[in-house]
Amino acid sequence: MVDKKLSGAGLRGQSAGETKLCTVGKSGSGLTYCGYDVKDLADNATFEEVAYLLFNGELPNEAQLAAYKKQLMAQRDLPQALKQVLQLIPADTHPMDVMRTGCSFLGNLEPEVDFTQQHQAANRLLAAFPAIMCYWYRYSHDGVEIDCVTDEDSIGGHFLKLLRGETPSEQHRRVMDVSLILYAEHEFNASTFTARVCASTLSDMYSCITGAIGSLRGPLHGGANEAAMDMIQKFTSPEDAKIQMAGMLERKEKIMGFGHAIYRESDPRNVIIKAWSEKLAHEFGDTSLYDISVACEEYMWDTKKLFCNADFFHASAYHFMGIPTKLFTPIFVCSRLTGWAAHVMEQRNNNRIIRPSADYVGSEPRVVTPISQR
Ligand SMILES: CC(=O)SCCNC(=O)CCNC(=O)[C@H](O)C(C)(C)COP(=O)(O)OP(=O)(O)OC[C@H]1O[C@@H](n2cnc3c(N)ncnc32)[C@H](O)[C@@H]1OP(=O)(O)O
Ligand SMILES: O=C([O-])CC(=O)C(=O)O
Repeated sequence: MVDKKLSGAGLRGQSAGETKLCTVGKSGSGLTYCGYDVKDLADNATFEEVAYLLFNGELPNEAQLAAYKKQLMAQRDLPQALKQVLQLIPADTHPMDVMRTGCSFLGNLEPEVDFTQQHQAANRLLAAFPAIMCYWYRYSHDGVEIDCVTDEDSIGGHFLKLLRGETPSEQHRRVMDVSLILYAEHEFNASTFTARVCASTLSDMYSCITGAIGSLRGPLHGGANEAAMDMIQKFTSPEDAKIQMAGMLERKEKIMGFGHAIYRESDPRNVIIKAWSEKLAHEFGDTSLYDISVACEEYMWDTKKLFCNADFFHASAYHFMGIPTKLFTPIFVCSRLTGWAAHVMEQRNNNRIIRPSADYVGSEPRVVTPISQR
């Protein structure tokens, strides 16, 4: 068992560099991308505008946005060789592993030859990720070879149409847009830091993003939305949720979707996605999962002063839209790719290899005993 104190306690509270992209919890709770409050962006922008902002530092005007969306739509299809690889991946593979392989394999086919191609590589991944996820999912689960191109001009709508094979409602398009905005960027979180460390060695964009996917996969980070869904589905009522959570806390189990490394009072993304979850629960025609989620939120606050992070109400919101639980974290990838790539570009812009030191806590110097005498 590693002693938390000796392990440096997760580098908490230490600055590991500068960024112009994002502030997290500066006044205890807020979140801004390039100076814009996340709520302002969620209320008044689309995900493509946020992607443009993160990649270029400014929001696009109408003409720039139209050109950008057109460019992304033109890059959605997957190379045949990638489709063949996706067909070989078994149905019981975790979709995050599929995303990792898909990203890495696309990097084999269309490498970022030098850093002048960094925007091209980032936009290609942004355009292709929904198809990588849905092509594999529909092929392995339904035996269907989907067309990776749709007429949906937003990434959120495109994803829903690929997944369901039918045109999504305006409300579902908007929820996807908001969700992708909320997940887009979050300063030096674990997966973004992974991407920056990789970038600092002057590695290529695909390697940085592949590594970041691996970091996001874990249940203490992006994997929490899926883990939260698995948990709330086991609760039969708000009362049952409270009883079961008491047992989990007693057993010192982590409650997924709660707590945060930086925020101390609340996660500003929660109130936004929670409101959408409530709306979707009514549309779904059964609010029980939403009611259970609210009971969890109240219980965790009352007993532990722990609040919902971005992942908790995403679970029920995605569920009400009929999205399979296994795809929750891959959707996070489709969004956070923008933050990761923006950080890779920022790191490259003013690079020094990231190489911290460790406090040595091992044996005193000693000599090798001949093997016959050990
Ligand atoms: C998009 C995202 O990635 S958001 C994060 C998603 N992850 C999760 O939801 C997983 C559940 N949450 C957690 O594991 C943690 O809260 C993390 C990983 C997010 C943050 O970890 P830390 O920075 O170490 O948390 P923090 O220092 O605030 O923990 C304080 C105490 O609360 C406990 N705690 C924190 N979160 C939880 C939780 N979800 N359930 C139970 N106890 C918790 C910790 O175990 C710790 O107790 P201790 O002092 O007895 O060891
Ligand atoms: O910042 C973090 O540590 C985790 C998080 O909320 C995110 O990456 O969105």
